[in-house]
Amino acid sequence: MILMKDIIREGHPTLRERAKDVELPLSAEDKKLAEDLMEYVVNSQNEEMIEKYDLRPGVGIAAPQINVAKRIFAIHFDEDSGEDLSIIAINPKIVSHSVEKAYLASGEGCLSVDRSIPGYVPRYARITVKAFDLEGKEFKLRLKGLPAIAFQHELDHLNGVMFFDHINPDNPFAEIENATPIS
Ligand SMILES: O=CN(O)C[C@@H](CC1CCCC1)C(=O)N1NCCC[C@H]1C(=O)Nc1ccccn1
Ligand code: NI
Repeated sequence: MILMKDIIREGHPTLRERAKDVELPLSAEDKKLAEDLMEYVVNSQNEEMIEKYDLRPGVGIAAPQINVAKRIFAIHFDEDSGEDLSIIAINPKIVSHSVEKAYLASGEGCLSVDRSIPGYVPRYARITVKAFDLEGKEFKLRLKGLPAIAFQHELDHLNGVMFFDHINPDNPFAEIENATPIS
């Protein structure tokens, strides 16, 4: 299972690389990697597992965060979170997006960033995405709200982008044009 010691931190070069497309059909190794990523996210939302293994909670994690530069990530929202998304995304793409933007009112954090970086992170409010699942089947989704924010945060990791790259350096809390806050 993935533990905090396996998660690379800010400054590690892999976080700034462009991750490589994954060959389909998935090799057994890549299938295990994808499942391990999902397992981490689910474990990190379970009180006993957090206590037992000292996990930092996450709603998503991308392969580059465990030093594997492959285009795979997992996102999982617990059913009682009020959000409806639990996916393993392989070779994910945003195929279209709204003009409108959105941002988390509380700003963003990252399992690979051991410090708090305040500021609004502008993202697309609504996105149409496509990716392949564990069986190599292509799926398409329309996302908005926190699921859309999470998908963009994880996709950024596959492109060597960190959330704070999007924060306005002059005024981190400057009003973002045509954007709505998500609390
Ligand atoms: O690449 C993946 N990561 O770095 C894990 C991140 C991914 C999220 C950051 C913003 C959107 C996706 C993550 O989940 N976190 N970041 C660090 C600590 C807390 C946790 C978090 O934001 N949790 C959360 C947020 C809103 C509602 C409920 N829970
Ligand atoms: Ni992150």
